[in-house]
Amino acid sequence: MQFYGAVPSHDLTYSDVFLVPSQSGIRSRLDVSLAPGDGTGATIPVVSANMNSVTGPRLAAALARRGGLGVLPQDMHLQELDAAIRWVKAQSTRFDTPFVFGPADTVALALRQVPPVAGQGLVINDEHGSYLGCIDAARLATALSDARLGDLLHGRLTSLDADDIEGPRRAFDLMTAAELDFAPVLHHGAIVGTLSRKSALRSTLYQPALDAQGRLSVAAAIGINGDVAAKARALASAGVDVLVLDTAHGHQEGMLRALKIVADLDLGIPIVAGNVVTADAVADLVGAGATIVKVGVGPGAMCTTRMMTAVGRPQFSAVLETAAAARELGAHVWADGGVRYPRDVALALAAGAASVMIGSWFAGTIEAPGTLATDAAGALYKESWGMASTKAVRERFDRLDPYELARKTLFAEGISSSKIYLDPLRPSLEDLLDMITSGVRSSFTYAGATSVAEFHTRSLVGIQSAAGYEEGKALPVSW
Ligand SMILES: NC(=O)C1=CN([C@@H]2O[C@H](COP(=O)(O)OP(=O)(O)OC[C@H]3O[C@@H](n4cnc5c(N)ncnc54)[C@H](OP(=O)(O)O)[C@@H]3O)[C@@H](O)[C@H]2O)C=CC1
Ligand SMILES: Nc1nc2c(ncn2[C@@H]2O[C@H](COP(=O)(O)O)[C@@H](O)[C@H]2O)c(=O)[nH]1
Ligand SMILES: [K+]
Repeated sequence: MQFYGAVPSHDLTYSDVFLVPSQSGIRSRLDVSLAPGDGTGATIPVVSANMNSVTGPRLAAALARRGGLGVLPQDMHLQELDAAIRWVKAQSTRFDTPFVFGPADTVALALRQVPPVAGQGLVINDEHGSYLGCIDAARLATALSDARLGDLLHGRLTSLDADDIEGPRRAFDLMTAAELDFAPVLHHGAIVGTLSRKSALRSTLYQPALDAQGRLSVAAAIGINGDVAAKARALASAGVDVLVLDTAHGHQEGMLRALKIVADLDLGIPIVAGNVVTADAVADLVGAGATIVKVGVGPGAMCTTRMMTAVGRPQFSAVLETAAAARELGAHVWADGGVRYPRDVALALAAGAASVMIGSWFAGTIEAPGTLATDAAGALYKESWGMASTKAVRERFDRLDPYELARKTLFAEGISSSKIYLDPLRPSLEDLLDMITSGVRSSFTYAGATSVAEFHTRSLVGIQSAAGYEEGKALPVSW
């Protein structure tokens, strides 16, 4: 990456900078590879944050199916993590994971999971797990909230037979011919997944992130305290593909100790450690065994660290410096936090990140762990909170005695409650991935780059005023 004009003497964040187009020989945005090349097997440079409100098994599976990587949070109990990893591994790599309900469940219950939008639907199984039928989610909009789902099953929705679908293009064509937005996929009468026309289309554009056995990939985080070796071994035996060691201040001896212990286990999987913002920290973490360094102190949407402590660093400069240091050492950087638009992902990659970690933005999606709520104006949202918030600290340390717990909660560095609204046009994670990857593919072609590595070297970055940033926004209402 090069600066367009003078190299700045102060630190910058994403809004401070822009990408300058340069001469390009690339004929199509589809001629671009977004694979991060960081040893994780991901095919798009998107990682979901290890936050309780962001990454659960469903979001991790949906993200891996499109080539990204979900990081399950360290606050899940080990048994729960084990079950979540195995669940992700059991999901289809070709078809969407169904939302399954029983015939006695009500419409109100279903609407807490699935909004009444095109392309979504419910699978109804009996108490033995046998398939009874399917309901297009749009149907929920006009049904009474106390109606039983079983009573909405008359007139079975057309299903697809897995044997008839030799490829995603075929699935798309079959659904278009049958005028279906959503369909269950059956194999010998058993449900193996669902498809929307959009998801069939996506399968022609994305490549899933897979492990050596062809199953969806998934990452998990652990903290730096307790028996880190036992936790790391347990996650590896459950099949985790990437291990993340995560603490607020990643450049501390406790982290280096924990990292060495995990690296010495030789688990044969990439080890990510963070969070840090300097080249010195990268050298120490890579020296202790990290192959990927997680970068970002204070940019997160739920994060109050900068206001509480003044500590952190504007994220674009933090990524630029640490990615250069990591590259020298044969390691990689994930840019973690502060991403609100596809442009931020493009800028993090331009600064040298292999992948970009997104939290709060993904908390407002159908696949995120929380239940859907509706505000007074009828807009759908999910709750989110910081992992260092009073709420998270209370839940994390719920087994401590009240005195110790009270001491811990004094040091909160995150907000405990926020509403993250679902984008009515993009309510699912996959809709956001479409938006991010199409934006970033286009960024690559403006820079004349066909790969993440080429984008690192070819990007030309300018510095803009607040007015320059404002000018870039669209104007939905006249001025
Ligand atoms: N990226 C960011 O800007 C930040 C992210 N977070 C996220 O919040 C979550 C919780 O993090 P964390 O607070 O580390 O988890 P914990 O509360 O589990 O703390 C882990 C350990 O680190 C110690 N610790 C915490 N902060 C510091 C510090 N500034 N200097 C030295 N030691 C420290 C704690 O000790 P003690 O409590 O006794 O001090 C504890 O022993 C993580 O997911 C983390 O990534 C949190 C803050 C900033
Ligand atoms: N200082 C804090 N940082 C937090 C907290 N919870 C999460 N995080 C960090 O934010 C990113 C995600 O950023 P986002 O802008 O995409 O939401 C996450 O990966 C953590 O590094 C917190 O309570 N305090
Ligand atoms: K912040």
